[in-house]
Amino acid sequence: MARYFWVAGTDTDVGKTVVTTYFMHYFQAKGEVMPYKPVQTGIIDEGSNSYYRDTQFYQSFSEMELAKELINSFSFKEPASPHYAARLEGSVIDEEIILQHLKLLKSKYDYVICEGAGGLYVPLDEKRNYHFHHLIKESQLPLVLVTRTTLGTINHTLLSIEALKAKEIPVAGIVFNAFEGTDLEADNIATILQITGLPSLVIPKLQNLSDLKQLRLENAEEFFERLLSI
Ligand SMILES: Nc1ncnc2c1ncn2[C@@H]1O[C@H](COP(=O)(O)OP(=O)(O)OP(=O)(O)O)[C@@H](O)[C@H]1O
Ligand SMILES: C[C@H](N)[C@H](N)CCCCCC(=O)O
Ligand SMILES: [Mg+2]
Repeated sequence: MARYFWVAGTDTDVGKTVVTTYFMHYFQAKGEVMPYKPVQTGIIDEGSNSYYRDTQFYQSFSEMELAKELINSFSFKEPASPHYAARLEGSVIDEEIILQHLKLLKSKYDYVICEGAGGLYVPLDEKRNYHFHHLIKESQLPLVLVTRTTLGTINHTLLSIEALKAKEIPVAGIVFNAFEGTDLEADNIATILQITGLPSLVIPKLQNLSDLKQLRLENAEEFFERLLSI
């Protein structure tokens, strides 16, 4: 029963944090949930108040207090690939720390939702040729793939699915994010589903992100049932 899974993406900026937060909010009605961003980059420095966008976003939508030391393991100031942002700070990312932390979270929470950084091939340590997909594989958790609905998504999505299949990482479904309702986007979605046969959710482009709390997706129950059955 996969109450622990990854929210991965075809790219940076595709909506992994929005989707992670929507999932967190959905499952908080069913039990204790911990969103987990193992590696985040790009500090937002507002003088006395500096923070990281992703974990701050989780906090702002969570029905319960999320302990800072639980929702993240590595944070680097430069808004860049983790391997580079870490190097700029003379640091390295140790996947063992992440895997150990994941074990702790799984023992404490009913649901753990892990968000990737960028896309699957983002390096955590280029010297060891260690990428995010290696970490996902080692975690032995399934994933949901977040993708755009706009021009270019067919190739990006199929490439990511192909890579996941080759690495035998279970894909529970695809979340098409920020759908604006155009015919092109609708055909992109239909084409990807026709080729992959995967379950899917479609999240509309929200005028206000605060609408995320009220978001009700018609096939959400079915999608989550399948996700939890993996
Ligand atoms: N469905 C949506 N409706 C409106 N805005 C959205 C939606 N999804 C994402 N956004 C906006 O698009 C931007 C990128 O989204 P998000 O931060 O979730 O991407 P990400 O994949 O988590 O990026 P990263 O790789 O940096 O973690 C953010 O400004 C976010 O608020
Ligand atoms: C800074 C950004 N928001 C993400 N946290 C990191 C994105 C890394 C992308 C690396 C790449 O694919 O070139
Ligand atoms: Mg994010």
